[in-house]
Amino acid sequence: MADIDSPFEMIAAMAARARRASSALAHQPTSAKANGLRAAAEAVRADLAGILLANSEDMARAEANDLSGAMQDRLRLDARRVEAIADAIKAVAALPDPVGEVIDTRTRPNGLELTRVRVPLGVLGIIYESRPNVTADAAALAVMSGNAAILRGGSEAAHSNRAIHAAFTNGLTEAGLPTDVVQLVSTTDRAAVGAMLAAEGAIDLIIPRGGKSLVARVKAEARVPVLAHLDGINHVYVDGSADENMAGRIVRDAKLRRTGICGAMETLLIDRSYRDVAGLVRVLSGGGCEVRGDGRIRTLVPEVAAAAPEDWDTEYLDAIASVALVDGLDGALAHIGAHSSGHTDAIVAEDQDVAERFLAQVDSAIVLWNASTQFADGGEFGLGAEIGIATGRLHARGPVALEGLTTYKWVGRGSGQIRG
Ligand SMILES: NC(=O)C1=CN([C@@H]2O[C@H](COP(=O)(O)OP(=O)(O)OC[C@H]3O[C@@H](n4cnc5c(N)ncnc54)[C@H](OP(=O)(O)O)[C@@H]3O)[C@@H](O)[C@H]2O)C=CC1
Ligand SMILES: N[C@@H](CCC(=O)OP(=O)(O)O)C(=O)O
Repeated sequence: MADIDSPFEMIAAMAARARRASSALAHQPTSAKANGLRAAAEAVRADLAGILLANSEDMARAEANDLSGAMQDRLRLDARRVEAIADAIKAVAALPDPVGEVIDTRTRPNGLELTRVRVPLGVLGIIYESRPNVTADAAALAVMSGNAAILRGGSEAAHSNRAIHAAFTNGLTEAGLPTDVVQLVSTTDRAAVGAMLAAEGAIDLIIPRGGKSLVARVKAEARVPVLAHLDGINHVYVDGSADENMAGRIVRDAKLRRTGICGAMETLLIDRSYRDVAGLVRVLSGGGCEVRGDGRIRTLVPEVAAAAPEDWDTEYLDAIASVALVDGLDGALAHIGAHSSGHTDAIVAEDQDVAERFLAQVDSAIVLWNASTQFADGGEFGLGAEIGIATGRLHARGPVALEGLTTYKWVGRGSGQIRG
């Protein structure tokens, strides 16, 4: 057991091992990384019984602690889910290797040849929720993109994560890859998260996946660059020009397909010129969703409960939605500008000019026209996998997979040129 009185020393030691492993991994050919991942997938599959036993310990504690149904569902493993974890690792092994890809090339008038080449970021620190499959997904994406990863999963999943991590690294070792490319923080003490955020120079990039409490800590303490994968306060704006049938289907799916994921709609904005405001609101309430509306909505749909000011900034992750009536696109843009978390926002409209203005002016990682916010997913975008949905503005936005875990360097090939 690591010394939890010295989280800074623990993280520093892990980061030093990760640095050595990342240097070794950066030079591995694609085939070696893919073989390592295939071996890791087999090792996960072979340790089904051990992983399920570990998960049952987490589930017993989750039940005793009265964890919500949605949280328990994210935590729970069964044979089918473990199989899916192994398949996902294999799928990453089959993705094109981004490392070494030439993304720009130019020859200067003096003959100097310059290329821009993708390289791994180095050492990643990934902090994520209590979903055991993320341990394998994040590990696989890190390895295939040539990075080392320090994983800090949610405390409710500690046993499951340990079992998955052990199997994964056994597979890597069998395939001759350095085990330290994927390390798991062994303590659930949140001080280790603080130490990761402070590990300037030792960790190259922190990827936090989580909600409000994690957001606040990252904002206050991060000294390492951050690729934030944070909460989704996502909006659907239904314009007056929207097709009613399409609006109903999209709103229902965006809120109710899976209420607990970060891509779920939390706020519905309806144009005051939309023909059937009450009908659209009742698509939600009729589907079992609690609706909280502003004063204007409540005038048109009296059975709706009153929204409090904090509702507009709340990620319910549940069958609850806030609904406001807005004055056209400008009203929607103003509301989204004030309350969106920059994850995913969508418009339903037949008017192309309105839609294009929405797509251009809403500054979120994913903006969608006539499609559900629940498409916010690397698999759905054809990326094969995802670390999550990046909600910041820099480096990578939206679903992040292999390419988002790389940076580039300029490589110059000369023949004795001097600048003079
Ligand atoms: N954008 C994206 O890709 C994704 C976003 N999310 C978001 O995650 C949230 C749901 O997950 P939830 O389980 O609530 O996540 P939490 O934010 O509660 O936890 C996520 C991770 O952060 C840690 N953490 C949380 N607060 C602190 C703190 N103050 N100090 C140190 N560590 C902390 C947790 O550790 P501990 O176990 O100790 O609580 C856990 O490892 C939603 O907001 C959802 O939108 C989820 C998945 C993907
Ligand atoms: N992007 C993924 C979900 C990611 C996500 O939200 O994770 P979680 O909050 O742990 O359920 C999907 O659409 O299935």
